[in-house]
Amino acid sequence: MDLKLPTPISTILMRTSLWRNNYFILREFKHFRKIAISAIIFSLFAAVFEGITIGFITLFLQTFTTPDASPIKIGVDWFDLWVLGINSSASSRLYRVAILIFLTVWLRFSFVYLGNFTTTLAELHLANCIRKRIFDQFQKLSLSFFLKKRAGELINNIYGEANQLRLAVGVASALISKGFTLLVYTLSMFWLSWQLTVISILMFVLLATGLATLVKRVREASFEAVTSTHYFMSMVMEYITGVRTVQVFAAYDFEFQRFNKATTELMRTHAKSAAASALVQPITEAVASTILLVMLIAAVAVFVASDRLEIASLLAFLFVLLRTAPVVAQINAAWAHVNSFQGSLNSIKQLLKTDDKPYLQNGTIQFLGLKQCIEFVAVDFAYNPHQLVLKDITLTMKRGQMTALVGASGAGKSTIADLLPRFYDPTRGKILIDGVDLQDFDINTLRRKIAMVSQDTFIFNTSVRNNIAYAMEDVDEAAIQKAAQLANALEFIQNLPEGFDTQLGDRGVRLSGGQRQRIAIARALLRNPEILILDEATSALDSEAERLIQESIEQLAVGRTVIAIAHRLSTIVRADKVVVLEQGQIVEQGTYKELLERRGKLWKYHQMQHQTN
Ligand SMILES: Nc1ncnc2c1ncn2[C@@H]1O[C@H](COP(=O)(O)OP(=O)(O)OP(=O)(O)O)[C@@H](O)[C@H]1O
Repeated sequence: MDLKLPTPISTILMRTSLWRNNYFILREFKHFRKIAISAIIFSLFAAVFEGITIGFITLFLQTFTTPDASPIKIGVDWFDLWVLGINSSASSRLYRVAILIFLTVWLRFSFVYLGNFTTTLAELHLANCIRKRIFDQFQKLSLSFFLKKRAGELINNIYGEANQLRLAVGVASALISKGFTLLVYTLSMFWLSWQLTVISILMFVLLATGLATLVKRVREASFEAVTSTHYFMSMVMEYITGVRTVQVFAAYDFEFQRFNKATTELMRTHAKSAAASALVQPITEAVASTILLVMLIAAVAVFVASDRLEIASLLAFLFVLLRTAPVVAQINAAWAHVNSFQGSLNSIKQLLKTDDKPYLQNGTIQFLGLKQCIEFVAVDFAYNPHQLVLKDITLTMKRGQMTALVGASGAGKSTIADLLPRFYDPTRGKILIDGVDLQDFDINTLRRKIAMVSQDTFIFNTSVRNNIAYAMEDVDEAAIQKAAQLANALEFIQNLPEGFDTQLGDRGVRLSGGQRQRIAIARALLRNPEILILDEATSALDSEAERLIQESIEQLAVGRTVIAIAHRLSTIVRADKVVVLEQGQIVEQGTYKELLERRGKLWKYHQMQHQTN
């Protein structure tokens, strides 16, 4: 725990579930400590001036009701003499106190404003810090984490729930400042009449105990609301990304029903949560008003009747009590509010937890380049426990050579390729580069030397230039153009409305499959990778596009170690080694020619493709 509190205090605090669940947020406060402290100080000042105002109001009432009594002093000579004017007439004293009330009221308002503003600033900083922490977590997590999560849920975590958390700070700060105001009120009331105060406190404690059950309901409802929000966001994300499929299947009714269910559930759970939260304040106010009435009757009956309380003090007491009731109501509402955030807080807490998530262990050896070969030694791999996708893969890929992976769909070709940039680590066995375990290399240095060209090239919402030079700094324009030219992409790029400055992706021009692949090839060429993974780079293209791609791939492959996955055997005829996979196992390996002569699996594929052609 980063927050340095004395051990006994933190031990006590850790026993309370609210602290245990939420202390992870407090760690973020160190990034904007000054703002948070200013927010608290301004709010406290606002409360102090509230107390001072009450003091002056009491003074005003006393001077007004008993003008002939000896003037009240506060004990500071210069203040009593020059500000309160104890030697002047009662009317002059009244004016002076009225001016003091006016001044303190305005000072209080100024501090309330400053307090509110700095609290909002602290809230924004907190949301910002939490978003950064979540993103940092995303960056560190292994790919397998993302494959198991729904995009909508993660987006909701980083935006919606981080925002909820932001509001939680506002509420927590309101709890602190209102708590302080309440303290000031209670002290003022004690000063005016301790007996009445004790009775009031007892009544308010009773009220708070009664509300505890309601607050529990608020917390429970918030968990339900978060689950339904996750489902809703995921559903909408899925619809938007899969809208082509929805339209082609004319699945409007089906999707509408799904959406309707999700949005109705969203409404229902949020309404349930709101119903519980919204009850807190009116109930408190109603009960507090009853308490007020009881107190009024008690005060008048017991104290005034028996002459034990001055009318001025009674009026001041009731004035304070009147102001206390809404503060108590606000504190209770804030408390319920804090509890209504518990669902979001819990969801972010779970996401930031580190002990239950897949992280890639980083090595320390800088990967400077491949010298001899990549070796798979008895590698097993499973995405899910007990279901091996790769079994006992032993394979050597020599530097500068092309190794082709062939096999039926689902045989495990892409999985083998994904193990090289360490998207996943083997379940058993080792992958060695020049005799060094892949896991001992610094992952960034390793990945910088590997490029992947696959059929689902991701195009970012930015210019063609930035797409080619993705994540690279200070890239020479001539190098980008050269890469585009070698990738056979220059011509189509120059024909785009703004050439290399044309925006691509959702906000710009949509590229054809072949064009996307050529952008991917240019991207890979610019990086000048040592190891190149080509994953079915030539699928689903017409013969002209395929020729262009094939040519650019040949350019890209020159002098590199290539791992090629292709269903079309024509693209891998020149491979130095062909590895045939079946259900996660290697069934044949050798040169294309050797394997054909052996008349085994590759020969069968070869025959099949020739028959279909
Ligand atoms: N993320 C994943 N989670 C669980 N199982 C997966 C995942 N990705 C792939 N698989 C499974 O692993 C097996 C191998 O898949 P892989 O994509 O490596 O095959 P492939 O030979 O490349 O197939 P294709 O030629 O169709 O792309 C398949 O049975 C597939 O269902």
